[in-house]
Amino acid sequence: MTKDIATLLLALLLCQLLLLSHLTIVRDTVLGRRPEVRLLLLVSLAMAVGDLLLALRTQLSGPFWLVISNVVVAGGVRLLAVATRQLLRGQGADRGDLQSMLLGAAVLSLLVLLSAPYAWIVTWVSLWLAQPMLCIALLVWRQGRGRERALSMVLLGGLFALGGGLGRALEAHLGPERADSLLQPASVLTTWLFLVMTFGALAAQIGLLMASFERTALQLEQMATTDGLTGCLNRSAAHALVGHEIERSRRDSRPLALVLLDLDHFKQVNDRHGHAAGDAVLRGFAQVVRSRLRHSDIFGRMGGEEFCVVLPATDRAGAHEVVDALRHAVERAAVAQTERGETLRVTVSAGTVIFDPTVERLTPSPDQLFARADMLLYRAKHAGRNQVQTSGWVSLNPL
Ligand SMILES: Nc1nc2c(ncn2[C@@H]2O[C@H](COP(=O)(O)OP(=O)(O)OP(=O)(O)O)[C@@H](O)[C@H]2O)c(=O)[nH]1
Repeated sequence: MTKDIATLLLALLLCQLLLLSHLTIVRDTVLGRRPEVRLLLLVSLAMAVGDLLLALRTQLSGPFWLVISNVVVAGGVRLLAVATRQLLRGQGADRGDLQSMLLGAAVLSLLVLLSAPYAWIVTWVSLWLAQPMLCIALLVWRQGRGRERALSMVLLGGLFALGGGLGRALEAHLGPERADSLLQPASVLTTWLFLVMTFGALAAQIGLLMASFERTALQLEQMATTDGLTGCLNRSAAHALVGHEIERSRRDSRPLALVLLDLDHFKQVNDRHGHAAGDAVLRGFAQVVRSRLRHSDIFGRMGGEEFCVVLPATDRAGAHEVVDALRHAVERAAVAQTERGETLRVTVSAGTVIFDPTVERLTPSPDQLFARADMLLYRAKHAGRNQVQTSGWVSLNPL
């Protein structure tokens, strides 16, 4: 390998330009509008300009360009740390970032003005660049575990860049040869350290972009399957899962209960206390139900004040017991409060249909099972509300 940092800088510049064009193209998409992705666009821009200035060091020589090129690169690296913090903590740039930039630039300018040895300048710049990388690695290590998988690339890139930076700082003093310009490194080791540092930072940039992409995809998936008001599954997601559960129940020969829950006289809540109070009641009701379900149960909002619950591996007696306990819990709970401090209570009616593949040879479709549960719910309403009607799906007599 030749000691050619200019070629490395050119390769790095091309990578940054590619990343920059990608980030510019996606600027107006859901991904591009995320704050950390907007910051990443600035990171790429700063890195590309910085790399260009460093690569042109023979043309743009002199103390001014030395300071400017390093300040621009340091700004890019600092913004990368801010973007990481934005993704993991939702916090943007703060006073500490500005202070660190000003201090770094001031010390560098002083070293250049005092014509300090080149090794001192390299040491200072390397430490200045390594510090945000340490912040990135610590942040991802502490707060990124169990979150987006691409964060491991940010951690790895951050550690490489940190190692490269510290290595350069040490090598500038302890290395056998002395260099006096970035473009004419003293040894192959210098080139390697520079490569590890710069491409580590690039890997962290790409990792952060991928992590934002993962987060966006997850949020879109959640929005597509979740009811915004109550946090339950929405109608189509619940319907699809009922289909899966019927199939699983048939395959495993285990019973399955589908429950339709409908709040009683909910219109009166809206009429007396207003729509906002009605919304609060729906949220409170959903919380009461959710707190009493198992992790494997399915809870969805079918629309308005009607909800569904799927209890896998639950027979008729078990389902009736669970649903009646739910009904009782709702009856007892203060599900919401009005702005005037009045406590709101509601009751709920339920229709529970059981599909037991060991006794019923016909496997229902989700629509058939929902229709039966609806029939039972109607019976519960008709019989006076605040009660549960339970039946097997084939054995159910038509009204
Ligand atoms: N606040 C609020 N109200 C809603 C929402 N969706 C539907 N509703 C209201 O829920 C009420 C449902 O009324 P009905 O279908 O007559 O049912 P009910 O009053 O509960 O009567 P029964 O079911 O027969 O006991 C209507 O007033 C709808 O406007 C919502 O998201 N928020």
